[in-house]
Amino acid sequence: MSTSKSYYKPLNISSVFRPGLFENRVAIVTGGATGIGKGITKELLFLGCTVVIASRKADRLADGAEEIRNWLANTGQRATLHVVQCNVRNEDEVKKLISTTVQKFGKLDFLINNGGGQFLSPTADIRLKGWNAVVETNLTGTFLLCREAYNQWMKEHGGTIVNMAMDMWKGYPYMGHSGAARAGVVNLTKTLGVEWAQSNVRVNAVAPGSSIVSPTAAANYGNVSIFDGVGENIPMKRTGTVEEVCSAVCFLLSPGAAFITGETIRIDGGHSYYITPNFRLPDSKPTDVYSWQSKFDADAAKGPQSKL
Ligand SMILES: CCC/C=C/C(=O)SCCNC(=O)CCNC(=O)[C@H](O)C(C)(C)COP(=O)([O-])OP(=O)([O-])OC[C@H]1O[C@@H](n2cnc3c(N)ncnc32)[C@H](O)[C@@H]1OP(=O)([O-])[O-]
Ligand SMILES: NC(=O)C1=CN([C@@H]2O[C@H](COP(=O)(O)OP(=O)(O)OC[C@H]3O[C@@H](n4cnc5c(N)ncnc54)[C@H](OP(=O)(O)O)[C@@H]3O)[C@@H](O)[C@H]2O)C=CC1
Repeated sequence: MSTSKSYYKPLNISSVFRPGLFENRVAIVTGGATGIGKGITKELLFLGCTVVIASRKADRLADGAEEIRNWLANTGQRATLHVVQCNVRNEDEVKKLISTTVQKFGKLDFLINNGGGQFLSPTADIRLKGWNAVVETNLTGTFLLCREAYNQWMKEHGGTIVNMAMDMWKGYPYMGHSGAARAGVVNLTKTLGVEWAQSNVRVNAVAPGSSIVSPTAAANYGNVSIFDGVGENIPMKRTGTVEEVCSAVCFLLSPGAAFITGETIRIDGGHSYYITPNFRLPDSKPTDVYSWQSKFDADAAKGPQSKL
């Protein structure tokens, strides 16, 4: 990995972490071809990491990989991106994802269980098949990947895992299946953090609010205006950016988080701690935004729109 001046070229990414931080590291990012996962993949590559992205749909993976490789070439960085098709609900495919990665790259340092999702529905209307699909994707898939990463590599060599939760702290109306599954992920994260500490494996999670402006997330709900007005009820008076999730993930993967395990970081502008209407905050301006397209300035705060 180069440590040349290329790091300092003007880019559409400007990680707050030091160049080369993840050189000689190998990561798996599930759902790494779209939305938040694509952002995490880009930041890891930018910091020198070898990244394997994995999800179900070959065309999505191919499109995402092409975009990421073109972007990487333009940055002047050299890092390796590899693609593996894998449904995290399929035990055999998960086993193969881990074994392929270890065989090809000789190790596995980081696992980011980002892939997941759900559909909107009143809980009373969810069919068992739909309930199982969502729980298997978000909770069982996370369990399978953690278990295989641990048993096939991390138990003997150490490693770091970051799981994906969501803003389900007060329940999750219309996403009851996913809320329950992510609450399970938070609990599993605590358990594994304790059980695997002896192997030098740290397990943490991030919990983005329902406010991270990801184009694919909006498209999934068939409504690009799904994020409209969301910022009004958030103490920081704005939605969040994909980059604000990526940097939390990179921190948890970094040596700076060496004494943190079993933890879930909320990335929600204080939303999950805000109880309305008992006490309503006075109107205020949006807070400063962190994104790769704009610096920390007031203009950016008016409309964070991730292009990731
Ligand atoms: C908004 C801000 C917050 C954002 C948060 C995010 O997470 S953003 C990230 C957002 N990104 C994502 O969410 C992406 C990932 N999400 C997905 O791929 C799907 O939502 C999945 C998790 C259900 C997996 O799907 P799959 O490929 O295994 O499944 P399948 O299609 O074969 O369905 C299986 C069963 O589920 C049921 N069912 C499914 N859809 C609906 C519905 N609309 N309505 C009702 N029910 C529905 C149905 O029972 C169906 O079987 P049936 O009865 O028809 O025979
Ligand atoms: N955006 C937001 O506001 C929030 C998002 N989240 C969570 O963050 C994560 C990323 O979301 P976001 O980037 O916004 O949305 P996306 O829809 O872009 O991301 C979902 C990703 O997960 C992959 N995926 C879904 N199911 C599976 C599966 N069974 N096996 C492997 N991969 C799978 C998809 O790829 P493919 O279709 O190819 O399988 C896709 O790349 C998700 O877990 C999401 O639920 C949590 C809170 C808020």
